Amino acid sequence: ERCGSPPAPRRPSGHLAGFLRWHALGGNELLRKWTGGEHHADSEADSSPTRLSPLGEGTKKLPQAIIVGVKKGGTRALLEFLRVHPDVRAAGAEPHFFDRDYDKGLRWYRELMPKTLEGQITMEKTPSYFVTREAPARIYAMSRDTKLIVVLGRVQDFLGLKRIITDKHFYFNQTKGFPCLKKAEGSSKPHCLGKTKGRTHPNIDPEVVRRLRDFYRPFNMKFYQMTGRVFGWDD
Ligand SMILES: Nc1ncnc2c1ncn2[C@@H]1O[C@H](COP(=O)(O)OS(=O)(=O)O)[C@@H](OP(=O)(O)O)[C@H]1O
Repeated sequence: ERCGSPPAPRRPSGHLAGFLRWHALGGNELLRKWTGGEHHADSEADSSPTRLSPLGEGTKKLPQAIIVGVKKGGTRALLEFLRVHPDVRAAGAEPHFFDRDYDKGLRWYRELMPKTLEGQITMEKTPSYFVTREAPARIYAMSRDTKLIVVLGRVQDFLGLKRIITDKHFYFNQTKGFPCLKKAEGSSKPHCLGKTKGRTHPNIDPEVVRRLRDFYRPFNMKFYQMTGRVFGWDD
């Protein structure tokens, strides 16, 4: 959770949420690159309590959409900001089902989900799924319709949600150095992500930055080709 790998050059401003629909057993090259990886202890839960539907009504369902990565890509920010939407309900902590606790079974996994009413989307985020070789096939075995999200661009359309969450929901918090919510879900108070998010970073030797950019350039180019979009990560 805390040590995303490998280190990638950072974008200077806040990450926007985005998506890719991954066909778990299809030919998607990214999926084939998922490598093995163990993961322990999700300690983000303090900043993201599990929230229930109003009056605790509804039923627990397996997620229809999962944020699978990437680590340190702003996955927590995406989930916290997305759950402001009345049609989105999300597990608070990272379930780590498809990488760590798969043996516990789908019933166990479903219990971790919040209750939802008809029409609401159940979501979770566990970015280590992206680096877990078995995760794509396991998710596919649960449901071939699960939407898989990687933080990149816009996400509300992908999930079939009305575009309700806009910049009006946010303010820029100078101390934090990031956008924060004016009101968290089910609360009237402003909400920034916890201390483990938006940390200050050391200055990196320009030579190291250059080498990292050189290393990632061919992968970025391939990715731009795949998605038909230029993300400008090479500047
Ligand atoms: N609005 C907002 N507030 C706080 N932090 C934000 C925000 N948007 C993006 N980020 C960036 O998210 C980085 C953490 O990403 P993840 O949540 O995916 O991390 S993790 O892999 O689950 O540990 C985190 O990285 P660090 O700065 O290294 O902590 C932030 O740069």
